[in-house]
Amino acid sequence: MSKRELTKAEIEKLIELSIKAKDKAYCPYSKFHVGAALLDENGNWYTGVNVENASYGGAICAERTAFVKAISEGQRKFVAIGVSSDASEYTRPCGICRQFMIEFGEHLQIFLIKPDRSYLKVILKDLLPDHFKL
Ligand SMILES: O=c1ccn([C@H]2C[C@H](O)[C@@H](CO)O2)c(=O)[nH]1
Ligand SMILES: [Zn+2]
Repeated sequence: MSKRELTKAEIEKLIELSIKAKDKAYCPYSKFHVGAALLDENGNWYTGVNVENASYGGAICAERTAFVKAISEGQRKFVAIGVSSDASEYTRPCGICRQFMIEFGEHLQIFLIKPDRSYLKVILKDLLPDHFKL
């Protein structure tokens, strides 16, 4: 189920929600706005933004914000996440987010989305092969 292909409509929604979420980023230090949209196995959607802090190391990425929202609602299985920023290059999840997300499945589809709505789909396990497990 979590490996299934997204429909065209779901991809459109992923793009739309992650681009829209970006506007709510709290990033007064980096000024780098990131938005994420996460689709779970039951068809629920969760958005997330990066939330920075005056203590810089306390920053939370958009991807983890979306995951934490979903997980704290009881969801555990995910199909895809979209990640948007204003950068002209694709914004790729950082190392912490890769490890954080892979806890919930290595087949997660990650849609890297540019402001012009073009996207690149990657699979989480290809971004983090041989990941740490207990
Ligand atoms: O995939 C990414 C990469 C970076 N950031 C955030 C963290 C920080 O707030 C800002 C600059 O690194 O962008 C994300 O939210 N997601
Ligand atoms: Zn991150």
